[in-house]
Amino acid sequence: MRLQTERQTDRLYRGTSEMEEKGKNGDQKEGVIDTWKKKHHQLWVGATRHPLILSISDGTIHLPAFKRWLGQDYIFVRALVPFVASLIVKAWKESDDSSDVEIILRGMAALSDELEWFKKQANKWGVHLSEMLVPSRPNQEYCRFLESLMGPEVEYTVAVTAYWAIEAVYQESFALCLEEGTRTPPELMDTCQRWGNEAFGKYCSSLKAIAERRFKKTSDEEVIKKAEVVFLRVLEHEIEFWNMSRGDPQHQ
Ligand SMILES: Cc1ncc(CN)c(N)n1
Repeated sequence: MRLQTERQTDRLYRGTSEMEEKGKNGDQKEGVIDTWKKKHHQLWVGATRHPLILSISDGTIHLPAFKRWLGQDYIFVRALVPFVASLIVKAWKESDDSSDVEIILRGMAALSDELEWFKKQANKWGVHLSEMLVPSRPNQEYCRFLESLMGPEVEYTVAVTAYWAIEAVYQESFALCLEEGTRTPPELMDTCQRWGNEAFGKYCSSLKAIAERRFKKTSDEEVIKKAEVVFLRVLEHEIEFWNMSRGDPQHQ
């Protein structure tokens, strides 16, 4: 059963071999993004090794925290859809490589599947995803931030960096829970597999490669600076989101 879930999720993100080849560039020599990850190491680790994720990986996660995360993340993923749609428009208008639209479109298709997955999980865990579910303050702020990136004044390079960061934080976080020697509860393996799987890792690499290609091409240093700020904002929002899921009272 688990194997089947893995294959289904893998298939969603798998592109053509040409796309994956391009994605590899995101992993090879150190680029701008790797420099940022080192420069802002503490924030990066804060977002990708958050206590909530560590509690999944060591099996001490509290069920209410998981359920809170599940309901709130459903709201967030719904808000991610129009952001990715706006990114497709930017790619179509501004990109120098026509395969960008297809790569981002695959992410969009996966979000559709993700929303269905959330509904099934909510059913399984007794979480109500009705209109009554109120977005927490950190979630509202994160969604507002996404909205601020949708306008035509935000450059494609900046917006694609944000998209990469949003997906990469989840990929690195949940991949940790799948590592050998972790004590991830079996009933949460499906969740960890959803974002921690290798195909999603490759997908994140192809987004990273797009961003790196854009950094190389731009002659406008301001755009790279703006992309770095957006990268940092994503990490801060992700940390706040995990804090809120954990139930920290000051983050509700
Ligand atoms: C908060 C958050 N960040 C990222 C993802 C990955 N799509 C997500 N589902 N939720």
